[in-house]
Amino acid sequence: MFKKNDWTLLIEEDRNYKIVAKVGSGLLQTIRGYIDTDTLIGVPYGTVVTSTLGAKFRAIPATIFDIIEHRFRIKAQAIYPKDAIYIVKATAIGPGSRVVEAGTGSGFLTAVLAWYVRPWGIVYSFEKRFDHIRVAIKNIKSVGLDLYVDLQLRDVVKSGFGSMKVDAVILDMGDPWNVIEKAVEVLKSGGTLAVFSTTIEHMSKTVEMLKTYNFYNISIEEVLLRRWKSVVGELRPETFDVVHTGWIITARKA
Ligand SMILES: C[S@@+](CC[C@H](N)C(=O)[O-])C[C@H]1O[C@@H](n2cnc3c(N)ncnc32)[C@H](O)[C@@H]1O
Repeated sequence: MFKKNDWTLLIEEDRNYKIVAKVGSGLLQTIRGYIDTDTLIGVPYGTVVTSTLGAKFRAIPATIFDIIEHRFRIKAQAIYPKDAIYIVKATAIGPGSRVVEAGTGSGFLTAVLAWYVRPWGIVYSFEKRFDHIRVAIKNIKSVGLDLYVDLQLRDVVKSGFGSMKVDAVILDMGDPWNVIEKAVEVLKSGGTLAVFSTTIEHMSKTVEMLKTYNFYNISIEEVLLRRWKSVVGELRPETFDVVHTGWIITARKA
């Protein structure tokens, strides 16, 4: 049953048109007319609501990825959901985890991490570009995850991360090998460092540096996702898809 302030994904099945809304936030404008989100308070998941133009939308609870994909403005290249969720798995992030992340970009990965560290954890996220962090702050706030995120404008290669101790450090930035030494300072012993690498050269420099700083259990993984058409009579892979994103390197601090 929906409560006020829950996030809902509204799906117009005939057209595969989807929109994310906050339950109880009044009238929502869509390209298919207005939907009164107040009527969703107290109704079961899967209820069908009708817009002012007569379009029928099924309301289901939104996932964190639905929320981000529909509500965020993306400025820097954002991580893909398949990689973001694998990083959560590989770093064993959960409620109460303390995490350092660089760079923030538009905050896509930040929001996913924040979602999973709730309600007691924290994500310290660092970004060197003002135009990027400005977008990230707005994005994170717009979905109500700012309580779990400490966003800081800082070049971590020059200034490091600070003096906190964290369970995991996650790097999605141009030259992560230049901050491995600084990551060692904030990571707890046995904690996990995860680096998202998009090229082989990038990966090679990172692994070399991890070995220099005695990280162990180094692993390199690539998440391959193949989308299929879900149309009866046409069940086959999609013709076009994303063929490369990057590798996820993980290692434990000695
Ligand atoms: C690929 S984007 C990160 C995207 C982000 N993970 C997301 O999912 O939205 C890389 C970001 O790292 C930032 N960056 C690069 N070098 C940095 C540094 N030395 N310190 C802080 N941020 C840095 C860039 O400005 C850029 O915004």
